[in-house]
Amino acid sequence: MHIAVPKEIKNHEYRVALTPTGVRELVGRGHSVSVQVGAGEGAGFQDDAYQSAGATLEADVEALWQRAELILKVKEPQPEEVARLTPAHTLFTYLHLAAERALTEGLMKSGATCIAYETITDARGGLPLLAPMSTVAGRMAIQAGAHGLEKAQGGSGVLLPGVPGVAPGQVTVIGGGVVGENAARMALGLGAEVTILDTSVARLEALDARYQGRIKTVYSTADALDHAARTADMIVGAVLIPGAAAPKLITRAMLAEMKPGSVLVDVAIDQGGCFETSKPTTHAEPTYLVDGIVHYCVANMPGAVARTSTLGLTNATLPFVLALADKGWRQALADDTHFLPGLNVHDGQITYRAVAQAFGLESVEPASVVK
Ligand SMILES: NC(=O)C1=CN([C@@H]2O[C@H](COP(=O)(O)OP(=O)(O)OC[C@H]3O[C@@H](n4cnc5c(N)ncnc54)[C@H](O)[C@@H]3O)[C@@H](O)[C@H]2O)C=CC1
Ligand SMILES: CC(=O)C(=O)O
Ligand SMILES: [Mg+2]
Repeated sequence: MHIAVPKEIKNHEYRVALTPTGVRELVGRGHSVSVQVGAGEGAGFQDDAYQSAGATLEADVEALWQRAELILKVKEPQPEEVARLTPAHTLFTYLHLAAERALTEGLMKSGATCIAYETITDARGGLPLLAPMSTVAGRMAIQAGAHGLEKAQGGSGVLLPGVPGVAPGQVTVIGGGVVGENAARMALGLGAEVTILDTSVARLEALDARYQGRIKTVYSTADALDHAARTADMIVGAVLIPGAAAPKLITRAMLAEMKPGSVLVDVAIDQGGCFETSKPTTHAEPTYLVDGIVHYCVANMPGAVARTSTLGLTNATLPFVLALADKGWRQALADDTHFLPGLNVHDGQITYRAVAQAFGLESVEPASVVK
């Protein structure tokens, strides 16, 4: 199979979808790989390393896409990339479609087969291709939020660990999954007082056992969210209903209850965000103020630490990439019940129910497509 790896073009996105190590694995199995010139530079992988691994370097981006059967990316295709997709293409990348109607419609129109990293599952009920980047984003959320608390950023001027004689800051994390636990760990490490809200009692039990009470766990209700708004210096939004648009848990009215200069870090922004006042931002301009509350809503947080993120992401994606290349998408998905829910769009149809529901559209079962 012929595989293409374009250079990412989203704002300040430095990750790449395949490392030279991955190229070597694919080429060793008889596949051919074209890598756009400079694609790996931001993650510390130079062109000559790809060439040594057996890839062909391609400077002409249109030709790169035209020749590809399988396209490996990191972020959802940007408009100029959507325009290059045809029914001959299989696209494997993060998509987060429930947050973006125009992108969803563009992919449907393209006729391409579009498989999302973030809806692939595993036998433990996890999302193995989302988890490594959720780990990164969760760990980054606290450093981003702590910066937002500084006065120059519009923040309240609270130092999370406090100092002797001055109480630490309060961090509330809504959603105690991968992002949430990693954010909580970092906040705890900095010396903040940390509370996690989740609607899963089993998840709260696991966190309580793991952190032995050092992180407070609270069942997530409207009352608990009101309390969080009134007391927290920083709230991290880390909820997920797989594939679906995030529920809006902190409303604009609740901002008035918050301490001026408090910070909202909406990691769930890639699924539309879980705060009513969230809108996607970029690493170039990561924060904005609404009613005196600092909002950080970067939808590709791991792109800023591209070296670590690329290595973590490609460790998780490579087995699936190899299956797609060796078997073709139909057989690869048919053979693996956890890979199958990755299929989001095929031949103009949505194949992931929560995405279709987000837009009031019809979906077809992915199993019916791979038969
Ligand atoms: N902005 C960025 O750069 C990145 C964003 N993300 C996003 O972060 C979000 C979280 O991802 P993960 O932690 O991997 O998901 P996860 O599935 O591991 O955890 C989500 C948690 O939210 C909980 N939850 C669901 N509804 C809730 C509610 N109403 N109140 C409280 N908790 C609720 C679930 O029980 C679960 O424990 C996703 O939208 C993901 O795409 C992930 C990586 C990078
Ligand atoms: C998960 C995601 O969207 C990212 O890593 O950018
Ligand atoms: Mg997006």
